[in-house]
Amino acid sequence: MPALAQELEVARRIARQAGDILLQVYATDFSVTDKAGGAGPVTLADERANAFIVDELRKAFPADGVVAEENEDASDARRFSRCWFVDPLDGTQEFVNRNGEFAIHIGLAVEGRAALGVVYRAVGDVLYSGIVGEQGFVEDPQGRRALRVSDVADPAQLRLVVSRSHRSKTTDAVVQRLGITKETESGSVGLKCGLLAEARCDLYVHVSDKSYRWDNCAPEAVIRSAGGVLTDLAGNAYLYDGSELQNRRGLLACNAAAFDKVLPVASQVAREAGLLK
Ligand SMILES: Nc1ncnc2c1ncn2[C@@H]1O[C@H](COP(=O)(O)O)[C@@H](OP(=O)(O)O)[C@H]1O
Ligand SMILES: [Mg+2]
Repeated sequence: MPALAQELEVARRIARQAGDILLQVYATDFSVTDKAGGAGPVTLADERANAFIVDELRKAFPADGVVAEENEDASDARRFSRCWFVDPLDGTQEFVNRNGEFAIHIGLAVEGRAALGVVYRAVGDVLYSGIVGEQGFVEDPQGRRALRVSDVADPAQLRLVVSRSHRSKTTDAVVQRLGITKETESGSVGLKCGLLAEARCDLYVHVSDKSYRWDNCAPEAVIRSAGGVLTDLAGNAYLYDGSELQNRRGLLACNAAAFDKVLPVASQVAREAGLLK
């Protein structure tokens, strides 16, 4: 049995149960509140799923830390060598828009590095899971399949996926300079990385500083378990050690075949946008 196999089983179970909580609220006429500082919408679903997941993780792994979006306290990541990063509802705007493109993220960082991730799309019942260094899987009503990123290497042939609700204008510069012609939109960082891990898209760029470690910890583990890459726009892995929570240098997820060609272009655009020095 691989290391972290038991952790993965527990995270999968908790993600599915949290999915039921989201769907219960989704079926109601829920109200939406704007978070302070323009940090986006929040609903009863975010809060209920957050409380449930944090409680279950603390019960199952009392020696681990937990950092979750609706708590926004990074201190556990500094105090514990293993720390869970939880986004109870990634894609809250899509939840509000009722288009199904939202997910639960449960990631585990060990010594500050992404090690394990579960991304669960409650609408459609699609669960991505992976341990870094092991084969990742997707499970949906059609069955269970191994994850493997595409091998498209020509930048002009890359199928780009971007945020549906938070696409930045600077993304246009990446599109033009790489000669990309195929672009799709999806909510949720995790679901976009899931599309890459299933080889349905090849590249995801997020040219802004408005995402947080709970957005990318689980997705990073999933995409790496599919042979892909998730870094900041300078090509460096983010640390999940509590030193910062905000992804100040944007996000770049890519198949391995095109990463070296995409990185200099994405970095240059990020420099021009003031995200990199
Ligand atoms: N311009 C923006 N404003 C606010 N949040 C943004 C943002 N761009 C990205 N995000 C973050 O990216 C996550 C997913 O966004 P998207 O679905 O557009 O890819 C959001 O997570 P939450 O929905 O959990 O808040 C949010 O943290
Ligand atoms: Mg999120």
